[in-house]
Amino acid sequence: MSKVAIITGGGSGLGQATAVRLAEEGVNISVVDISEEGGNRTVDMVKDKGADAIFIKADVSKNEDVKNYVDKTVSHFGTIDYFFNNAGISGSGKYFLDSDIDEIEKIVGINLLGALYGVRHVAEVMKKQGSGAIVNTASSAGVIGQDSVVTYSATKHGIIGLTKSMVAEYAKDGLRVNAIAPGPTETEMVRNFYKDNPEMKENAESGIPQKRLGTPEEVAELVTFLLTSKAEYINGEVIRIDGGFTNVK
Ligand SMILES: NC(=O)C1=CN([C@@H]2O[C@H](COP(=O)(O)OP(=O)(O)OC[C@H]3O[C@@H](n4cnc5c(N)ncnc54)[C@H](O)[C@@H]3O)[C@@H](O)[C@H]2O)C=CC1
Ligand SMILES: CC(=O)C(C)=O
Repeated sequence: MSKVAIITGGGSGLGQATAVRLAEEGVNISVVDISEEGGNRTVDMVKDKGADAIFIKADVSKNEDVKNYVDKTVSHFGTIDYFFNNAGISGSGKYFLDSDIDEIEKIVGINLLGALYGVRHVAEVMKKQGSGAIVNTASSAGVIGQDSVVTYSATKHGIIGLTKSMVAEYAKDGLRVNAIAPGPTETEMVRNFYKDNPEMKENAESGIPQKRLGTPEEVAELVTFLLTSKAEYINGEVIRIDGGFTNVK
């Protein structure tokens, strides 16, 4: 029987590339995104690979939207085997003392509360099933401190706490929960961020030992490995995928 995955932020970047990669493995996908255009595009890409997909519109910072995407996935596909808990935003790149409270609340609401709500509802289904794998998207900014992204970095450090502590509570129930920590990767989010902060692009590229940004396809390969049974004994890990960036900081 085909496996079923929920992917948040599935309409673009890392989420979209992972949807396509999982579809190549025959996995059916609930594509969750706030953007209908992006989400529907991903559904078409998954179907082109021969797997089934539905789009569910949601703002992950709203608990009722999160509960809805979980309920709709279960009623449509019957199960949730994999969860790529990935939707997120970067913020403006301002220094912390120049950030306004609305921006702080927005980043925390989407990146951290959205991820917590997702795990809260998905893990309930997985615990009842006695199995399930979750990958949470952290960031290199979740394992080291970086200027211009203080709130973002705080949310990504929080994602790592969520990951490890879920394992402490639910590994015995058949759940695996891991996190990825990508460095700067070629997606819309990063293109927009560097357009507004061009000096940060040069700093990032020169600071990466491999001297290039990552690609969404490289990240999708890692997520696919972590979600599937090939990674059966990997639990509570934070896997960095950053061209060596955080190893030489
Ligand atoms: N691109 C990069 O360099 C890195 C990205 N990340 C993380 O990867 C994740 C995915 O980012 P990318 O693919 O790069 O960005 P992206 O901007 O290409 O994709 C993010 C997707 O999330 C959706 N989204 C935004 N707010 C949402 C909300 N409230 N509810 C539902 N969906 C929402 C967007 O519509 C978009 O489709 C984020 O959590 C980001 O923080 C982590 C490290 C590096
Ligand atoms: C956007 C982001 O997380 C990085 C590491 O650039």
